[in-house]
Amino acid sequence: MCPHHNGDSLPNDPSQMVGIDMSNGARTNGTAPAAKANGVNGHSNGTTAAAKSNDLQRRNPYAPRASDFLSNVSNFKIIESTLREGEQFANAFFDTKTKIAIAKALDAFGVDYIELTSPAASEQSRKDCEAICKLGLKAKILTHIRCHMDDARIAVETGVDGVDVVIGTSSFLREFSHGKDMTYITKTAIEVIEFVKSKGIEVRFSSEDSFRSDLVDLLSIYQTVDKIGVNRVGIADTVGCANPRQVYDLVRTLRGVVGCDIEIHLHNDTGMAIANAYTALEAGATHIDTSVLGIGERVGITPLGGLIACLYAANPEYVKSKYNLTQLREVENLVAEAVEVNVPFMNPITGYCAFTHKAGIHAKAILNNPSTYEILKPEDFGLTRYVSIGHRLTGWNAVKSRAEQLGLKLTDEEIKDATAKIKELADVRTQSMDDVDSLLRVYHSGIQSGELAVGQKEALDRLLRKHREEQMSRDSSVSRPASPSPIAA
Ligand SMILES: CC(=O)SCCNC(=O)CCNC(=O)[C@H](O)C(C)(C)COP(=O)(O)OP(=O)(O)OC[C@H]1O[C@@H](n2cnc3c(N)ncnc32)[C@H](O)[C@@H]1OP(=O)(O)O
Ligand SMILES: O=C(O)CCC(=O)C(=O)O
Ligand SMILES: [Zn+2]
Repeated sequence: MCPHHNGDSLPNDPSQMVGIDMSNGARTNGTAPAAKANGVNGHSNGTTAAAKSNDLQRRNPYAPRASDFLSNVSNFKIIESTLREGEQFANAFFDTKTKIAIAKALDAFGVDYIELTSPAASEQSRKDCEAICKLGLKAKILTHIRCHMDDARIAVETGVDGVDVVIGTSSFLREFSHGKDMTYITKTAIEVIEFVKSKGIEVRFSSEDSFRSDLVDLLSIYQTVDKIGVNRVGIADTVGCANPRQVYDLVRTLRGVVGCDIEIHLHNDTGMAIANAYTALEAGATHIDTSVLGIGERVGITPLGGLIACLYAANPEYVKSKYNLTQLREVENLVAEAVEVNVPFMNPITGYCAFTHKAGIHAKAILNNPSTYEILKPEDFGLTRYVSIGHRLTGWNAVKSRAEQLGLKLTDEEIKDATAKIKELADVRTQSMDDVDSLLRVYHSGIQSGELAVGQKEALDRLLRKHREEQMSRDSSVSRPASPSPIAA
């Protein structure tokens, strides 16, 4: 079973996943010399940042370069919006206790900011906002409001460290949402920003639906709010229509127009949210909005775990020292449970079998050096690597590794012979770990006793049949109590 699967309600039966847990007994003697020279798994240790960067460049010519002077991939902040955008997910209902548990888990993970639902939304939302502000978390607490003085007056009284102000600037939203023109928007934005600033707390101004807004309108309002001292401006891909090149162009252009920080909020309607977030950082964005598992309106926004995976793949140092990576699974499970969904099977890092390797070609290379087919090191996330072997795609190298774990000495020729039998059986149905182990044990004792030699298919079938019969008679002779024994209270 994958150690990092999430709950019993998985669509596939994880017990079918025959695996070698490589956390103990993994083969080390076959490690390729090149990998050894660069540290286990190809990750160097004790080297300088420059050497690490050179090493990355050598391994991947497309790795980020120090010469990307605009890039903030190594220096960014996460604005975690599970408790704001995430509450807009169709399934979400967070009571106070759950909000506090999520806020604490996000803080333990190490996010820089936690964004909360507008206190204008409801009386309970306001109270919860106040309660989370009083927790004394390391993360800064933000709340998210409309560009309106009524909302701003309520927000500044909650004890938040900052207020995120938003208003739609696209013609769609100007016409069909709030009905205000750019002159009105600019005037109100100035009023709200100055008011929030006067309270001594951070303020951010964001244009909703930025990618469908007029560029001149956008740049001129961002420039205006920058001049009056807003802490950050925000770009929002509210409908998830942007692609990485468009994100790069807009962020880079904005970087040349404002001096303040730049935040970006990216919806995932076309599956671009992680790529767009990474590109935004490359173009000079300083803050990225995320939510746990990406939950939010419709299909949500940039997922926290996916963003971490993407940055780790660029360079593990971008996230390892800053975030408590081993907490990711816990926070994801907490949120998944709160909104009654499973962690998706293809979720980066924590997805069911994210670190399980199956095909024989992969298994061999992984056993020699995990970096061959893994860009993320499971142990950095408190997870375990598995090699699955009880199936028709297996290979003798993986089977040999399992035999070694079981302490069974077999020659390569014998291992290949046993592998052929596993494949034959797996052509009928996937073999469990117990099935594979039994076969290897029967094969080994047959060789030891002289009852079996390589290629003696019939002898092997006979030994396996005998083993099964013995097992069945053992099982049926186990006496079971007629009724369960009472348990002492
Ligand atoms: C893209 C995003 O996700 S933005 C964040 C979305 N978050 C939320 O909506 C928070 C939860 N929302 C709520 O609880 C409610 O919608 C409230 C309390 C904010 C407002 O509720 P209501 O007053 O009943 O208005 P309703 O929700 O029907 O319509 C929104 C109102 O805000 C106005 N509005 C919409 N966006 C903005 C904005 N960014 N800035 C200022 N006003 C806005 C609309 O014109 C409309 O005003 P109207 O009452 O004059 O028609
Ligand atoms: O405040 C923002 O920047 C984003 C608001 C939002 O959720 C969106 O536009 O999708
Ligand atoms: Zn959003």
